[in-house]
Formats: sequence, C-alpha cells, structure tokens
Amino acid sequence: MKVAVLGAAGGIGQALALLLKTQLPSGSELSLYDIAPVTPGVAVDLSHIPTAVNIRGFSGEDATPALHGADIVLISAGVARKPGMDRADLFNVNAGIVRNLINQVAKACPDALIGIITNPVNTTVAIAAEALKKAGVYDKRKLFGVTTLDIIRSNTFVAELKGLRPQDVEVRVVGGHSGVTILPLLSQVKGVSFSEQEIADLTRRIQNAGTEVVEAKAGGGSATLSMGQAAARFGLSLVRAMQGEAGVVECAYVEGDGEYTRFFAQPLLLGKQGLEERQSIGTLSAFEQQALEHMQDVLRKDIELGEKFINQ
Ligand SMILES: NC(=O)C1=CN([C@@H]2O[C@H](COP(=O)(O)OP(=O)(O)OC[C@H]3O[C@@H](n4cnc5c(N)ncnc54)[C@H](O)[C@@H]3O)[C@@H](O)[C@H]2O)C=CC1
Ligand SMILES: O=C([O-])CC(=O)C(=O)O
Repeated sequence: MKVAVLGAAGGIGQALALLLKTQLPSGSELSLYDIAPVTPGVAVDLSHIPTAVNIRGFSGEDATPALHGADIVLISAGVARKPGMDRADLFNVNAGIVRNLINQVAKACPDALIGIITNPVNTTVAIAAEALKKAGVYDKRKLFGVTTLDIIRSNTFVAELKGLRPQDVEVRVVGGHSGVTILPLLSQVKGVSFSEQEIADLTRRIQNAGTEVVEAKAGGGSATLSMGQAAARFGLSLVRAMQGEAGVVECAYVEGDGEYTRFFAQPLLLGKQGLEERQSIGTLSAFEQQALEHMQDVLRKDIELGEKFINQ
C-alpha cells in the first residue's frame, strides 16, 4: 500500500504524515511531496520513528516521483485562510494548484483514490473531477472531498454538551464543507435528544468551527492538527477498505446521481475500488430538511465555479 501526501510540508501535511507514519499497516510506503525544499527533511525526520512504514520525501515543481505507484493520494497543498477571509477567497490561488497536481496524478497514478483537503473543497473537488475527465481517467468512485473534520468536530461538541465519551459519539454530516452547506444530522445521533435551541446553537457552532480556529490562531492559519487527525482517519479508512475490510463507512463529498447537487457529502460504504455504495442520508427533521433545501443553491454555484474553471 502506497500513500502519497501532497502539501506534506504544511501544517496539515506534517501532522497527517506523522499520524500515517505511526498508523499505516506495516510494509506500507509513505510518500511526501511539497514544493517547499524542507520536504525531504520532513521525511528524514519521520523516518527515525520506529515503525515499518517506508517514507520518502520529494520537493520542487515535479510531483510525479512521489506519485508513481500510489494507491491513495491525499492533497492538502495550497493556501489557508486568515481572519476576515471566507474559504471561497482561497479559490484564486488554490484552484490552479489543485488542477496542476491532479494533472500530475492523472499521468503518474491514474487509478489511485484521491482525497482533496485543499479549500474551498466544494469547488476544488469539481475542479479535480473535470481535470481528471479531461485527462480521460475520471472514475467517480475514486475522488473524495475530505469532510471528516466536520464529523470529528460534531462528535466532540455533542459529547461535551451531553457529557458523553467523545469516542462513543458518531454524527453524520452531509452537504459540503463551508458555512450553511455543512449540515450535521443531529436528529439521528443515537441515545441523545436535543432542544430546538441546542440544535440551532450546535449546528451554527459546527458550521463556524473553522472560523473559530482561524480567529483563535489570529493570522497564523487555520485548523491543521485536528485536520491532520481527520485526514488520517479518512485515509486509514480508505486503506482498510482497499485491503478488503468489510463495512467501512465514512461521510465524504463525492459525485452522486443527481438526487442532490452533483457533488454532495453523505455516508459512503468504502471498498477495494473506493466508493462502493452511497448510503441514504436517512430521515431528516424539519430543521434539517429546511437546511438541506437552503444549502443547495450555494453548493450548486460553488460546483459550477469549479466546472467553469476547467472547461472555459
Ligand atoms: N478539508 C478541510 O476540512 C480543511 C481544509 N483545509 C485547507 O487545507 C489547505 C492547507 O492548509 P494548511 O496545511 O494549514 O496550509 P499550509 O500553508 O500550512 O500548508 C500548505 C502547503 O502547501 C504547499 N504548497 C503550496 N503550493 C503548492 C504546490 N503547487 N504544490 C505542492 N505544494 C504546495 C506549501 O508549500 C505548504 O507547505 C488549505 O487550503 C486549507 O484551507 C484546512 C483545514 C480543514
Ligand atoms: O476554515 C478553514 O479555512 C479551514 C477549514 O476548512 C476548517 O477548519 O474547517
């Protein structure tokens, strides 16, 4: 099993690389790439951790040496928010970075499963899909927008509020990864009930949790460590599913069948080829149903922006 991290010298990339070095199955290969010249050094640093995960680092303009033979590619290359910015403000820089890296993935490891972390995820996943299509290698089972941070945050906040062990809580979060497009399905959390006020407050906190971190870091970037954990959870779920484990389910942002917007985050059964089955989002409360209807215009516009970026 070979996992490549693109953007590996960044805040997320380094945290993710550390978690993968310590948690990937023995015998795996971990390949780190970033334009930053420190990247081979990050790999040397991690290589001193005594796990049977072989690690190499690459820097410079060409990502392909890191990509050959990769089964999974996780992409966190790009710029992060500062206070006062929206995730959409990152589009101008990150759209081109994602297109460039995806074109290299299309050449070097066209069969790999790809997880896009780079924001704005609602749009960068559409960019990746269209770029892969143009290269003739798009398989919608293999492209994921990583929304796992919304899930782990929801689990944490619900556990805090209800006095539960965080590891016992699992909230499904559907839609996209910005503002109102983030919809935690709190009505489906087993064994707890919420007042209307709690639902409204928790939903708002989960939707604004990225901004909570951006403001707390005061110009020093956005979530990196919690995102490293989230990306490791998602990446390791892909690994387990690819290695044949049954019943691996994660929410992620993927191309659907048109029931909602073209791309939509929902629970997915993962398998050897990536997405095996999109699972139903279940029965929604009236609050969630309204939020679902309200988000779709926002999501549609975000997606169109990505499609146009490649096709015009
Ligand atoms: N999906 C999600 O839930 C989340 C996504 N993010 C996004 O992840 C991205 C990365 O965030 P951080 O790691 O905090 O940023 P960072 O600035 O710490 O790291 C980004 C890395 O990307 C590298 N990079 C830039 N252009 C590149 C290129 N063309 N090729 C290869 N590497 C390149 C930089 O050298 C840097 O090392 C941002 O877009 C951020 O908004 C952040 C948190 C959560
Ligand atoms: O908010 C940001 O810019 C980073 C992000 O996506 C998150 O923390 O959820």
